[in-house]
Amino acid sequence: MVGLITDSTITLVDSWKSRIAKEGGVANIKIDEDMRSFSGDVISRACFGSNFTQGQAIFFKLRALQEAMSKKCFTSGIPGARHLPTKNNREAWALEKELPNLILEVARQRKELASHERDLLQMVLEGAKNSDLSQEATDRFIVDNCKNIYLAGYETTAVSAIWCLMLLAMNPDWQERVRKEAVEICGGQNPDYDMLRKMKQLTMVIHEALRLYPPVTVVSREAFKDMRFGNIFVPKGVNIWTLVLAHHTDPEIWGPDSYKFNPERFSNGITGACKLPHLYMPFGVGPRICLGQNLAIVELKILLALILSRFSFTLSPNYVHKPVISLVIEPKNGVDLLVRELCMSQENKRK
Ligand code: HEM
Repeated sequence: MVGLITDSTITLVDSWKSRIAKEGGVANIKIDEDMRSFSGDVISRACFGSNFTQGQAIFFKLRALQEAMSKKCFTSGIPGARHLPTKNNREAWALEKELPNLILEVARQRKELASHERDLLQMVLEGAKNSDLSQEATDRFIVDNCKNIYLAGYETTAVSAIWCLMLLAMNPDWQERVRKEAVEICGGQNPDYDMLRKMKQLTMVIHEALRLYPPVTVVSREAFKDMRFGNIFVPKGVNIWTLVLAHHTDPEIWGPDSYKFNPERFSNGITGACKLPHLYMPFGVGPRICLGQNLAIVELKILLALILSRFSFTLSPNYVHKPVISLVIEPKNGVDLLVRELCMSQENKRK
């Protein structure tokens, strides 16, 4: 998937270049929407392959549904509010009705093709075919898996990219270090998988960004039977929430600089970074650990390597630091960067 991720990144890089040219050499860019478009573009291509345009239309609607659902959450304290025909509820109901048909139509077209590609939709369809579910359950399996992949992989990757760029803008020494590494390893070319594996400094920055701003702040599990944790009794059916953010910033685990951006702590990997490495869990833990973690890391590496080797950036005076927890941790007012294009001679000097 390196090629398709690179294509999506180049689209973003080109749009930044033309904005910089239009704004006279320095552009003030609110990066949030760009990162969301990038992430949505990658996940649509990875999931729907050659049905990408239809996939993108489906994902736009899923996003609208996600937004409508998160607004619904605010009224969930009022008994019966979710059944009221408010504008927001009507919008969500219409989308919930429309989406399965759109997804199943793409699946139907795919089944008619003689040769198959290896995208995520194909894997979901094969999973459905190899089960002995009823037709109704098979359809639900296909629709739910497409929804899951999108909801799990879209916002999480986008906010991770936003926080990585914000932290690199705030820490010019690290920005320069990672840029130097990317330029040295890629030598002016687009990165391939081997080059990505060699980018150690970049990996350290991503680990540190995911430590301080883990998009998913809570990992939850339900007790299937009565259990005991030390002297705490957990009855069957109770949900246990592991507070990822608390573990990731605990000075007892990470040392006195636990709230500081210090990617150096990962220079000997995760095990070298803290006393209890299993408590570093941006992608969760155990058998239900994130299925898309490798894809997400590759996405972040390609995106950051290409941005860093083409642009330099600082935080704009418009930026106000206000992380909030909604579905994920995100900057309440977005992140504004002042972005300049690097000329090739500057990059070569760095080499
Ligand atoms: C930086 C980006 C991402 C972060 C931080 C992240 C984080 C997580 C977390 C914390 C979980 C719950 C794990 C647990 O309960 O132990 C999860 C589950 C999952 N993620 Fe991700 N994720 C990211 C990107 C992606 C991408 C790109 C995809 C797919 C293309 C994806 C697909 C999934 C799926 C399918 C699950 C459910 C796994 C299961 O229940 O068995 N994620 N993710």
